[in-house]
Amino acid sequence: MALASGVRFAARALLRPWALLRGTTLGRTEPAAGGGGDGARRFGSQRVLVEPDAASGVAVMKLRNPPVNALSLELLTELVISLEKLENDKTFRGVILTSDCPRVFCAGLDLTEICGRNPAHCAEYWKAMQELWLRTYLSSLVLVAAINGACPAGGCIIALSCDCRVLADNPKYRIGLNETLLGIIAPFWLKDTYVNTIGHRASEQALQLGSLFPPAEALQVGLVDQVVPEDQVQSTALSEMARWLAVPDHARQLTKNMMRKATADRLLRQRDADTQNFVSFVCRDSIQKSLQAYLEKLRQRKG
Ligand SMILES: CCCCCCCCCCCCC/C=C/C(=O)SCCNC(=O)CCNC(=O)[C@H](O)C(C)(C)COP(=O)(O)OP(=O)(O)OC[C@H]1O[C@@H](n2cnc3c(N)ncnc32)[C@H](O)[C@@H]1OP(=O)(O)O
Repeated sequence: MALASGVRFAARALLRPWALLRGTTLGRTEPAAGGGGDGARRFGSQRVLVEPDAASGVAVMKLRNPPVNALSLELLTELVISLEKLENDKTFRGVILTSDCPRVFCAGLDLTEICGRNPAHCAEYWKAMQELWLRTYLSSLVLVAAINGACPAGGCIIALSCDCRVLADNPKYRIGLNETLLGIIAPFWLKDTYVNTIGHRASEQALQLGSLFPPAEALQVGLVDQVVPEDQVQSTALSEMARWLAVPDHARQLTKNMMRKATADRLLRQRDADTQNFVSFVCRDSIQKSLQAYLEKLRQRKG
């Protein structure tokens, strides 16, 4: 079902004006620096770099939407399309998701996509966010998040949608759902993803407080699976990948589906209502004021 909806989304994306992605070159393939054969060819788009290794069946997917990998509409769309491309290529069994931007894995929703925008734009944006979550959460591939930077809110959700998370041991790289601190509320499917990962009580506390966990605490609460020195994030993600790929695909995929389907179905059943809730909530004057104030604070705070 997710695959079908992903295909529909990609097709829709290619037909709709925003899907022209303002200068994106989707599907571009180029040799990796110093690379030679097929396994070293990389492809991707303006904001997502894919480095496939056909020999191992693993691709590294890098978010590169500087300065902080905020989830713009374009980035969301390019992520969905890149993931779909890998899913449709039977060469690949696993993807390591990481950041190409220094110090930040992903800053979450691009607040400029929902501040001062009209309801139609906010709806379109939210549908793209839903699509990325559905696509990652139900992916048949093994997804390992190599978290090499700060990982708040929507960034955390992308990481939680993966099967496994490796976080760099740097106190500045905090992870969690901090929505309440912006005066907004995590929708039910973000909450469900959190609860499925760290349990009900820990989620209740962390969601209300908008907690952003430093690495040791993130490990303790179960938000990430490993914390390692920064220069070992990639190699540890590869070792984790090998562990997951040692399991026969069909058994692992059916088990993943069994564990996650009910959570995804809950959103699929009420996707339109969820979009309407989001739009009417973020378009309120009071919410717009809080978001504007938060953005202003971010712009003034440097370093
Ligand atoms: C009853 C009703 C029910 C309704 C139910 C529905 C409600 C639904 C509500 C919606 C819920 C959605 C769930 C998801 C939410 C989100 O993801 S919100 C986004 C949250 N993100 C953050 O809080 C992160 C903010 N950013 C930072 O903390 C830092 O930037 C950083 C990531 C730690 C990096 O720090 P640093 O390297 O020091 O960079 P900065 O100098 O701070 O930033 C550089 C420039 O980037 C801009 N920027 C940062 N984050 C964002 C962002 N998220 N969106 C847009 N822009 C961002 C920042 O302003 C800087 O800009 P310039 O000053 O212009 O350079």
